[in-house]
Amino acid sequence: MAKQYDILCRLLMLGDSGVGKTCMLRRFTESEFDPSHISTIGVDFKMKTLEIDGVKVRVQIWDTAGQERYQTITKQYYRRAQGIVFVYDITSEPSFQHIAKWASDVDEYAPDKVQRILIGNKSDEELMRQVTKDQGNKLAESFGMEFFETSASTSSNISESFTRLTELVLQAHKRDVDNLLGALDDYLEKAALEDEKGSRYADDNTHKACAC
Ligand SMILES: Nc1nc2c(ncn2[C@@H]2O[C@H](COP(=O)(O)OP(=O)(O)OP(=O)(O)O)[C@@H](O)[C@H]2O)c(=O)[nH]1
Repeated sequence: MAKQYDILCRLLMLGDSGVGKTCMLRRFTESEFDPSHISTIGVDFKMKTLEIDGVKVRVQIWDTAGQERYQTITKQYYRRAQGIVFVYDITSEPSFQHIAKWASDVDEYAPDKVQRILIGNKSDEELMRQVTKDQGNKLAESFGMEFFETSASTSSNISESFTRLTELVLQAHKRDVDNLLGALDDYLEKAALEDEKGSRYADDNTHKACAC
């Protein structure tokens, strides 16, 4: 049977309420954009399979509620994340200012190896822009993160940013990935040999049956 995927990768989306986390996720996994804002309650997740350097990666993306009242619940998910997407809205200066708070929470609760990227969403709303691209770049640089401006509405940079974060996670866990793939290859090779042996045995039996 063909392998469905080789590796599971867990990403988490953080940022203020209304910055567009759910819309970005729907755009990435379902190629859809719904302009209504229904606040996420607690957490939700969606999956998508990517192929990176010949490795099939099942990406599980957790979408968290930006509202303050859900923070106790959402923080419980930080520990299991391998990659974090920090999102602000380029038309909202406060959402940009709050990234420092989200980042310090991650430092406190997430594993050391966690990979992070910064995203300024709603890049289609140029006339409403409050945060310049340069400000975004500088903030990302100060945290040692890569930076993207995206639009869930037009789909600009959505796939690129999620794929890049997945690549960073794979690079950070390269040794584990190689070990896992090695073990998987050994297993598949062994299974193929067993199959071959089995069919030879069946052939032998067939011949015997014919000879009688
Ligand atoms: N113009 C524009 N609007 C967007 C974009 N992404 C999201 N929106 C709008 O922003 C609003 C909030 O989007 P959501 O995805 O629900 O925001 P969220 O960050 O998930 O919010 P919480 O679940 O409350 O944390 C919705 O009305 C969307 O239509 C975008 O790229 N461009």
